[in-house]
Amino acid sequence: MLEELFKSSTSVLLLGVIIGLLIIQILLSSFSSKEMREPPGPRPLLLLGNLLQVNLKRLDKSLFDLSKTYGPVFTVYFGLKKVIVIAGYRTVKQALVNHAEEFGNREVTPIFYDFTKGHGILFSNGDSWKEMRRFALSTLKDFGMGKRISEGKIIEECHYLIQEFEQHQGNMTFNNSQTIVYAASNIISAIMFGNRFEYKDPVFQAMVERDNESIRLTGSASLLIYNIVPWLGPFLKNWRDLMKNVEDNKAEVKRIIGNLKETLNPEMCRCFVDAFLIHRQKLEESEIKDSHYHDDNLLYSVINLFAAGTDTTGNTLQWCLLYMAKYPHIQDQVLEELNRVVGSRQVCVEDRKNLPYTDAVIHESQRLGNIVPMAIPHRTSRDVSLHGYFIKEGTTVFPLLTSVLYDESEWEDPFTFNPAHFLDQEGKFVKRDAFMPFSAGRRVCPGESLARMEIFLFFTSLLQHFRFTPPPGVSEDELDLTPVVGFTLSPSPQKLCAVRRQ
Ligand code: HEM
Repeated sequence: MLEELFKSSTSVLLLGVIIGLLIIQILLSSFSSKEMREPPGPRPLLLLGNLLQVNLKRLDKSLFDLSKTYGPVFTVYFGLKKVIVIAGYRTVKQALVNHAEEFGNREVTPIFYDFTKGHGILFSNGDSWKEMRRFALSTLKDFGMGKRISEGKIIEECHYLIQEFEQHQGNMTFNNSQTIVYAASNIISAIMFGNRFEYKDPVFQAMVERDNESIRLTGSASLLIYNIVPWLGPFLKNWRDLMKNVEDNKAEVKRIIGNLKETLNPEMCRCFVDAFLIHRQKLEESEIKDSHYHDDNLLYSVINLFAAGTDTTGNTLQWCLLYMAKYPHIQDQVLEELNRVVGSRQVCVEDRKNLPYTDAVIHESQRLGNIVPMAIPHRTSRDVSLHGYFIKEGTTVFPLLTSVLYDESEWEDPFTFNPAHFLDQEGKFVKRDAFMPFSAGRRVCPGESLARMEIFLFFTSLLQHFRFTPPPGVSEDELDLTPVVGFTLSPSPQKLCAVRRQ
């Protein structure tokens, strides 16, 4: 009897253990299958992937729309190329900041490789990237990024810009976009090469124009196709034009670097190029031979910083002025604040904290202008799980900045120009976490503080002198906010009036 009872209780126990183990296994397997789930996405077609479901002419918008169906982490196939799109402020931040290492590599697409052959800062990875980025950040700091030296240079450039605008007084209306880009370019030129250029200098104009065109071409549909089918390159006119631009700019920058090398004096460091060469000399003196400080890294870092520092800042300023002409009541409030706080003296960086409305207008212009809509493609450096989805090492990732800057759960009025996004009830400036035009994490823009200083000083100095309006016969409503789509989004070319203020 006892034996029977023992036997039956043992079998119950055994059964219990088996059921328990089974439950644990089911739980574990369901957990791990959840962990290992691939991000969802629209069903791809054979060979084409999802190419027919996205609008290559406005890819960021198309992907933003898809995120509403597939959620914040989803898969899109460009042909056979798999890309994971990350959308919405919270998820983008979680990926780029909380998983900074895993999401911190750059995807060097065929076109990016054509640009800089894996050297420089923008389109490189590994130790070389780390060293070049660190060197660029510290040299930009030495040359006054966020400090008075840059402030002085920018203020000097503001005077040239204002003079240039004044020359158009008789004419009143002009397409001011190029002049603004030249002014922005002169700041990074001064840091890179130790001097500014005359706006009329044809060599300078050609360099800026080539960069500008290259950025537009890089975002064109045919070059997106080139990235999927690289052997098509020589058959595509856009690719051939782009390669010509790249080669011409390389030759020009090599020439400038050559001149600086000839006149190098280690006792007097004039610019970024000097700092690089002097650093290399020191390494060579200490018998360190195979460092990352070789000619290719010098050439391509300079090309990267020049291009990244020219178009972006100039572009943002163009958006700021276009919004002012479009929304005159907002411009009036900026002018009133500037008059009240600064009057007619030269504005300086210190004034920013006393100009909350102006600061909010600049931030709102950057938010709505959204000039780098998909950041620059990233690549995972190891396997990672995000939102319960598995993403394999080496996967291309698009951090969709459009979906951050227009995130409906972060912004009260995401698609409207509304400076109140950055103001509290009392009109004080408020920082917003979802303001991420410079991206975030390991690849965050290293030029952010320089760009912010430039935009603030150029914008306020221009508004101290001019009121911006549509040209005669054009209403504010008719000013076109549709962007020209390239790798960045810039305002459509159109005329504005810069009317001298009394
Ligand atoms: C309004 C102006 C600017 C905006 C909105 C902007 C935005 C960005 C964005 C979104 C990225 C990509 C980050 C990522 O991959 O996640 C980036 C990268 C970069 N930016 Fe800027 N940028 C601006 C101005 C500048 C300036 C003035 C410089 C030069 C001093 C600069 C130099 C760079 C470089 C070198 C990178 C590549 C960083 C890396 O790959 O490690 N940018 N920028």
